[in-house]
Amino acid sequence: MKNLSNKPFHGYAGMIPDLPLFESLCIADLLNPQSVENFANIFWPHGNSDFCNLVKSYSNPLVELDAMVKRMILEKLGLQNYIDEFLDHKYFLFRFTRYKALSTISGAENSNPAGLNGHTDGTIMTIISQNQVNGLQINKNNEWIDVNISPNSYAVLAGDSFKAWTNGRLHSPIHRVKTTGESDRLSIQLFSLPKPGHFTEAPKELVDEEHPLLFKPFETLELFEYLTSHAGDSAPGETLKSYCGV
Ligand SMILES: O=C(O)CCC(=O)C(=O)O
Ligand SMILES: [Fe+2]
Repeated sequence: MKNLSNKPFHGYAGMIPDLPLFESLCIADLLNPQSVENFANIFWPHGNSDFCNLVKSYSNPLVELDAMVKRMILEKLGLQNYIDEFLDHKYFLFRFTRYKALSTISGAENSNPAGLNGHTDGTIMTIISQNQVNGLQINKNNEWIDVNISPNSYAVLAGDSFKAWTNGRLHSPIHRVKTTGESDRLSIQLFSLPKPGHFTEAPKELVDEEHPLLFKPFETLELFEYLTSHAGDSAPGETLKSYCGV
């Protein structure tokens, strides 16, 4: 058994010729009671309860943080009535990502490849933590800004699904990973998505003459499918618009 999935972004990613530093594993549907154990069984055929307990004790507070941030945003937008329904959409991907040190890849020092190219996440939200090696950068007004995350803090990014649901009130930033150091960068991502099969559609309160509907309703896994099959077709930051822009 391997960490494979027929759903996009739900399994192992790596050995990508243009991204020689990047490798990532995924626990899909994190809150499903069997998901962590099934993942552990890939590496430890007799199971590994210490690992499973560690994943759960690490991810549970992140799931709470995810809910807290969403609640704050919805309150700020005056959408209290939607909070319960919105928070009910609990579907998470939990990824373990490694960006190998440049020194371990022959020729990489000279070509200085990206850890991950500029993109927006298709998620509702992404919470990132890392070891002591920085590398995440956010694009603001065409400038790359370093996001230095201390080992006991997190970066929280809004994804395209949140941008669409808020009819563009939230910005889903273009980001990338650029490592420079001698050591591996390890990062963990908690990706929150609407439940598979759910269509994301902006609430009527956020659509009016001044704010016409920006995106047609869409299903996030289909957006993911589009992101993988049309990677590079549109500029980073334009994919959502090209997929379902009105
Ligand atoms: O490793 C990171 O800091 C970011 C990873 C990322 O952007 C992604 O997996 O979508
Ligand atoms: Fe990302």
